[in-house]
Amino acid sequence: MTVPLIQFDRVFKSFGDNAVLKGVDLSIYRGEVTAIIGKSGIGKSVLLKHIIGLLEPDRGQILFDGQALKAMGVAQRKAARMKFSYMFQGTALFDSMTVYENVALPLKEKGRMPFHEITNRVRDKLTQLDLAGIEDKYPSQLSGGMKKRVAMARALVTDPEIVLFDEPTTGLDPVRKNAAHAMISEYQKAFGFTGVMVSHEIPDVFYISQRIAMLDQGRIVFQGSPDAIRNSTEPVIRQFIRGQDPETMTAASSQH
Ligand SMILES: Nc1ncnc2c1ncn2[C@@H]1O[C@H](COP(=O)(O)OP(=O)(O)OP(=O)(O)O)[C@@H](O)[C@H]1O
Repeated sequence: MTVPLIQFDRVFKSFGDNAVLKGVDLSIYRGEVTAIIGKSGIGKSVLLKHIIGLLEPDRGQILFDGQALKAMGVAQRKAARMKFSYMFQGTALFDSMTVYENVALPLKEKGRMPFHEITNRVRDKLTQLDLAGIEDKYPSQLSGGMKKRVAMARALVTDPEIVLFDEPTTGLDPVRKNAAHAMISEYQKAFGFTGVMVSHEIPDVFYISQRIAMLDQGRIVFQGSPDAIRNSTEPVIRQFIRGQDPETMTAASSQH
């Protein structure tokens, strides 16, 4: 059986008396895009932050390639983290840096890349994201949607193995939202990266994900393919993805 690249093994996390994760079991496989869906405030960002170690579980563990993150030595953890890139809510661009400098930063941090290659890579990413010509602007001069796309360019500029996206398309207009989804999809085909994406874009996200995981009441209540979730008969899932009241649906179907 394939070992998941990232695995949550009965993970619990509370903040004071707010129990957010209550035994999360989740498997994320190499080369797939996994979409994490669920109601607002249910704990999707909290789950994502556990993957990169911004939060630690109270109980349970997270395995990376079959090995517990907390059992790894400092160097091994660092090597594992080097494979990650992430794009979180609130784009976290550096206001004192230009767009070019923001996007180039991860390449400079990696070290030993010739100047002209950095320039080419940054230009390529900005062009792909419809941002050519704004290299010298500062984040404060950009619209919210533009900032989001700059953040995406920065997350992808190193061609990372694993990318975590927290609502990458929220606030984008429909055309740019589709473009951002298409780009994630094209990247996956080109580089086979592993993506974990928190998203409210249902059903759009089903078209670019191989696996969907739904978080509800502190647990993963569904994990499987987009087709499987579309065909699920579980009322809580149907209600969420179709926005329909299961009682109304049952009443309607019994009339036929
Ligand atoms: N660092 C923290 N300290 C205290 N509480 C926190 C912290 N981070 C998250 N929470 C709480 O955890 C819960 C889940 O928050 P989270 O941001 O993960 O939800 P979400 O599902 O991503 O929501 P949304 O879809 O609206 O972005 C909320 O009640 C939030 O207040």
